[in-house]
Amino acid sequence: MNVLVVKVGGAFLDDTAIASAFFEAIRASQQQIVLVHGGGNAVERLFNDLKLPSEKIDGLRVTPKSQIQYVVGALAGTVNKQLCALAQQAKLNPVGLSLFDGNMTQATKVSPQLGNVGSVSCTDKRLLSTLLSADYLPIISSIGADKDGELLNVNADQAAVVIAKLLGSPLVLLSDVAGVLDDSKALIPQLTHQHISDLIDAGTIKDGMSVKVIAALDAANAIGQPVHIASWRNSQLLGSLADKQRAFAGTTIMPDKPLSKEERKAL
Ligand SMILES: Nc1ncnc2c1ncn2[C@@H]1O[C@H](COP(=O)(O)OP(=O)(O)O)[C@@H](O)[C@H]1O
Ligand SMILES: CC(=O)N[C@@H](CCC(=O)OP(=O)(O)O)C(=O)O
Repeated sequence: MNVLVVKVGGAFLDDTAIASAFFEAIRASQQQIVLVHGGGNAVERLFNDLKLPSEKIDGLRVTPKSQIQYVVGALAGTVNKQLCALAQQAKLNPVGLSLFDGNMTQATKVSPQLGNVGSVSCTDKRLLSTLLSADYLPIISSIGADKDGELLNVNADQAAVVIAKLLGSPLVLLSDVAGVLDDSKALIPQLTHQHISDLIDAGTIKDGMSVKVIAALDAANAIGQPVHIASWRNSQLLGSLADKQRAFAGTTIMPDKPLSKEERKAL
């Protein structure tokens, strides 16, 4: 199946005109897509309105058990349903999901310090395969569940990576920034494992971007293909969705060892 996993985050989710144009481009491209979304901005706004404190450690939001209900409401609720409504308006067939629907993934708590924050591993791809073969557009929020039935907040880049691994599909992470930037704010077109470690050690890559590049490298190694980090603001983006060469402007994260076509087919 020729499926592309696309993750959208940042201010994209606050701009319904941009999201609508994106869904129109998906329809025009006839490319099968699984969309994974974040919504950290929506969570921030809700926490502000509720006068709740908001803290991140190394790019991950501290989520006390008492606050997970608000994160779920914002991400699996408002943001997911808003995206589904815009996709439906663009005459696509959206199905709004979370990470554990159809037993797609299993989450576990990352650390007591982070509270209800999860990391996820792949379990079952049948639901996604069924939806894709019937021409539905899966739109997945980054809410997971652990084996004790607790809801967990998963970073949306990590969520997208687990979906790409599950399907063995190429992955594009779309953000507010053009890609990974160097100390002079110039775009770095390509990054290898060693280069990523050096830039994180030097503090050039940090916060949300360090979570993103580590997740992208993990996905690149698992699927044996480069992963792209690009901006949804880039005017070439919508054309790139239909481009089988995956010529996305932005930063390309290289796998340690690319897989052959045969190895990729076996995924
Ligand atoms: N070297 C870097 N290049 C680009 N962005 C970086 C870098 N280091 C840290 N960042 C920060 O990471 C942010 C992108 O990560 P994040 O906010 O998690 O994106 P998103 O919400 O789209 O997933 C940028 O807006 C920037 O503030
Ligand atoms: C654990 C953790 O940090 N979860 C993220 C989930 C949303 C997200 O990742 O949204 P963006 O992709 O828009 O940044 C959060 O609460 O912000």
